Amino acid sequence: MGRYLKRSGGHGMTLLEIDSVTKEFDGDLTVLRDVSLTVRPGELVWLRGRSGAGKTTLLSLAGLLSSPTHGTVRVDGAEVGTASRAAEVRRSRIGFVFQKPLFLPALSTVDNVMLPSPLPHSEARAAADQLLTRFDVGSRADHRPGLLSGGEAQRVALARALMNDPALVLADEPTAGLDAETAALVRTHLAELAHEQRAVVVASHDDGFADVATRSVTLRNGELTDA
Ligand SMILES: Nc1ncnc2c1ncn2[C@@H]1O[C@H](COP(=O)(O)OP(=O)(O)OP(=O)(O)O)[C@@H](O)[C@H]1O
Repeated sequence: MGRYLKRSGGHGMTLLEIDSVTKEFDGDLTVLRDVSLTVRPGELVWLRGRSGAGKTTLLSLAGLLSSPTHGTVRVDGAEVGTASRAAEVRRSRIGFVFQKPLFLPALSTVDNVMLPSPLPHSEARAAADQLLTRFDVGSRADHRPGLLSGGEAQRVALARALMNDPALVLADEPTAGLDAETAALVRTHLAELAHEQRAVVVASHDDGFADVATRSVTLRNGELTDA
């Protein structure tokens, strides 16, 4: 786990800065209205809101997967102007965890985890094995991902999200569909990532995040409010 605990704090630094963002679809559907959110290293922000409130839309803006109609999004202080710069920031600074992790079925589990790494093969393999062990799925490294249970798949997804040692981790419903015990484990793992001075944003209907989040925000009618 060593190298993942060495991240220096950068206290007070803003890792994610969403500033007065509006997101419209098709010119008429306004999903987000003048939304601002600042997340610092060490924070786990729990993003709440009813189905269709715009949580996934906000995460995709934070993850530089889409652009705001108005307003700005900065990750790690970087102004993300061009698509290629966004891709570079996404690859090097952001880890994603989704509700249903997608893996390449023809590759082994560990090869899926290594896929995003720019490291030489042997180093990437060592880092991937270390991460799989950290999340207690080391014994699944050489299995096909199609054979993983839901809880194992989500823990492999956590390993993959950490492969490039991201400063920002974005998770969309990471505990949905998991049994209570596995869901609690995933919440604990996400809290650890914040303790390592990463910035973590989790969109979830899971009230268990009340115990691990450093704060919560709620999307309602396109607007973001505290708690
Ligand atoms: N690409 C798109 N084009 C048009 N409308 C979209 C698009 N993406 C999302 N929407 C709409 O934006 C609204 C917010 O969707 P979003 O998926 O962000 O909600 P959510 O809060 O994540 O919901 P859930 O909790 O059900 O996952 C919905 O009304 C959805 O239909």
